[in-house]
Amino acid sequence: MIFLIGGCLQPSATPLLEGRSLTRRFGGVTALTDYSVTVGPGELLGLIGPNGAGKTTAFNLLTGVLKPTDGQVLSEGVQLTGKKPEEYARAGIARTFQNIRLFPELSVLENAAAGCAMRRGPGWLATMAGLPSAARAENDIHEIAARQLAEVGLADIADHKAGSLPYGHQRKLEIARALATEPKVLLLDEPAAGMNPSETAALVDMIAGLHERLKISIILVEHDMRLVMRLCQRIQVLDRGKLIAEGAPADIRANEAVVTAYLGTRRERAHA
Ligand SMILES: Nc1ncnc2c1ncn2[C@@H]1O[C@H](COP(=O)(O)OP(=O)(O)OP(=O)(O)O)[C@@H](O)[C@H]1O
Repeated sequence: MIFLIGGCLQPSATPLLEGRSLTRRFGGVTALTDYSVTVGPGELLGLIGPNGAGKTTAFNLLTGVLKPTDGQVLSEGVQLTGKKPEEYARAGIARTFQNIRLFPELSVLENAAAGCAMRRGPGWLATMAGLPSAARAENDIHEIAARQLAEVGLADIADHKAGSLPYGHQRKLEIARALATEPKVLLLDEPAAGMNPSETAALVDMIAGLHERLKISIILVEHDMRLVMRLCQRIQVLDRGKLIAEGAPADIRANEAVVTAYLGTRRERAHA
């Protein structure tokens, strides 16, 4: 396999994140069937599909929020299957959620710092309780959190309450909190949901900038097709829990199975 780094083709490397033949059932519903994915260094991968296609389930499996019924998740060849989300975070896998999950009463900085604490783990938090190194450790956390707030353009409002922020800023704060875990792979679940066109355009620039500056790998679930086509080098398409296509944006646009999946959904909606 070949990975794209900074526009150049690089020889194969162990994937930073790999899902192998992932299947997840909920009672009688199979949300995802035999789904595989690899993400290499510096890749920006899009994951698209009609409503209910299994995208969020795939993210939940790849970040340890859900355990697979079958299949495996690995990071740089190391098994993560069955481990807790904190252990995925410590392995360098971070995510945002479709529904914003901030601490509304805490400040913007404290919310970002919470991401950093998650990566470093409970043992590290315990050392903060009274040991001489505690103040230095807390400074470290705040420094990392402040850096990530600057990355997403929220540095000026670090002391504001998260719950008081406009919606678009809350979405950016979610990204800053995920970045504060210092991830190798960042999974963004519908980051543009609920944004107006100008907020979405700014978000595209922000994600492209982060990807360029931080050199992290990103997997992006998004309904806004223009956003996905603009940002991603490779796109996977799910339909009814199955991977139906994978390739460059131009190939995906021309793919008959993809067109049918989306048209089918529209027709179903029209007749509903
Ligand atoms: N906890 C659950 N219990 C039962 N069924 C579930 C559960 N989570 C997901 N499903 C079902 O699995 C299928 C895939 O859902 P999923 O949320 O992964 O799709 P999606 O592609 O993210 O959809 P959307 O674009 O609408 O967010 C759907 O049929 C959904 O109803």
